[in-house]
Amino acid sequence: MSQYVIAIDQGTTSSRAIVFDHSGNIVSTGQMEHEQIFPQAGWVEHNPIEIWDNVREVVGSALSKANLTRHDIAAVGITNQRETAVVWDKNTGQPIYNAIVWQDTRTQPIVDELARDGGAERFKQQVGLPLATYFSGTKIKWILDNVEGARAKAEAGDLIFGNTDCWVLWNLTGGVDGGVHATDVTNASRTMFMDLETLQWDQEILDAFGVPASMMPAIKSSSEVYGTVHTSQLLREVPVAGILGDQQAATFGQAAFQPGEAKNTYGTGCFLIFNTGEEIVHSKNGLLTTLGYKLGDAKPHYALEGSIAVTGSLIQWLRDNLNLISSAPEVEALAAGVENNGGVYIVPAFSGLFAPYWRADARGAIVGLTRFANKGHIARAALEATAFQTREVLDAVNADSGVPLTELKVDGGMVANEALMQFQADILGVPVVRPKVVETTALGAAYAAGLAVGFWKDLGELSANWGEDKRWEPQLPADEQERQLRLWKKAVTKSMDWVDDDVR
Ligand SMILES: Nc1ncnc2c1ncn2[C@@H]1O[C@H](COP(=O)(O)OP(=O)(O)O)[C@@H](O)[C@H]1O
Ligand SMILES: O=P(O)(O)OC[C@H](O)CO
Repeated sequence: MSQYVIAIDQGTTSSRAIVFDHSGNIVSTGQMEHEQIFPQAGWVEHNPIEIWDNVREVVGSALSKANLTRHDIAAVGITNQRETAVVWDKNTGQPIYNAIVWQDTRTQPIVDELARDGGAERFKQQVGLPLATYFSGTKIKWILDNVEGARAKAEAGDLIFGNTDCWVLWNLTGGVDGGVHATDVTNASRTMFMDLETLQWDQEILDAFGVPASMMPAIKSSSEVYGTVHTSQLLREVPVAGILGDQQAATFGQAAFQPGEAKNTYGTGCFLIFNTGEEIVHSKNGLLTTLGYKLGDAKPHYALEGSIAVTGSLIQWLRDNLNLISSAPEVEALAAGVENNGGVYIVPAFSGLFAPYWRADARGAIVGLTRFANKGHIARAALEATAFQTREVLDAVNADSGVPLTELKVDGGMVANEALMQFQADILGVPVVRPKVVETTALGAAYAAGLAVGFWKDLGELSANWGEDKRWEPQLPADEQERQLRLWKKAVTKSMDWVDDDVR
């Protein structure tokens, strides 16, 4: 019997392939970054062909590093940056435009137009999301409205849409030669088009956006066999059996299966997901209602989500735009060189503010500058921004659920930063807990795929794999915590009301 499962993690900054064994341990990894394309202020694109090439490459390197062949692999799981929209011609396999990335804000005029009739919460009851540039829907509309000939081709049934899970699945299973055009409920719940109760595309909302239903993939569960890898590829005939959007995958990989459990993933952005079980909870505090997971024919699990657009990408900005550091981990030493933030606060509202504010008119602000401030203070403020934003999201989760979380499970690239984790515990006032396997995103997708083919037998087996690596206890006195939070909130007000007719 095959002893491993492979997960493909198609993320915002890189694509990874990770091979896991039955205990959920990493056996080997392949990883490649792809180009971030910024054609104009506020626009962010990826090249879908580059992404697919990289996916094939990283699968190859993960297999070869561990000396494995397809016979060793029981199933493939896919996880992905959510919302990023790819539209391609199903007859040629060619995208008609670059992928428009979740951070991209070009569709604000479309959002404003749709909100004129019913406000930003117009579709929230059905789909759990406010109208915002973040989700796939307005991006698809933008492509249809702006790429020459696109609308006619879409109406003729030649164009299809997918988030990057769907793009990878279609290509893995053969592309123009019979590729499977499907997605899972978690990805579908990020488009603006899926009804949370029926788990089907909502025709009225598709019509309001002017998106033909024929473009949309079939909506499947998160754990079932969607198809097998095409015979032309390394993993030929291996079943593709799990798909979860990356934040839901991390929640699954953290074994947060019970209602009331939560995790926070610190990557390009930060995403706190709170499992609400089989209940659809509508937030009164700026959180999204989203699908948590659905295993085969079982009932779906729902979740509340606090999405923060900019956390790790602020560290990349210090590296790439300000040249303050030459690699992300260097931010730790720079920040450790000063005693505190020196009164400096950075509100990284590069794409407006997401949860819990949802303010498209906000833009990044550095406040509290004096002649005293130096680059160490900027580095410190950049890290602290992640912790403050997370605190505001956790407050919203606590307010919605009525039962305060007593600890926070964390994962993602930034949790390597121990000083940040301590500050996070200080600002939250609850312990922060890091698991032994921090690649929970890929692990969650592997779990979903492995469950579908019987590699793992049930959720209990997965929970038993979870192990604690490190825990940070809060140490900051309550009055100091509150003072800092007040200052942060004051800084947030300074970032708002910036975008107007002069700034677009
Ligand atoms: N030691 C560190 N301190 C702070 N941020 C870090 C550190 N190491 C990596 N990062 C940030 O973490 C992010 C990468 O995390 P990862 O989980 O791989 O992201 P994603 O899945 O979104 O591509 C980058 O944005 C990087 O700036
Ligand atoms: O690729 P990541 O880890 O930055 O995650 C992106 C999110 O899915 C966006 O909603």
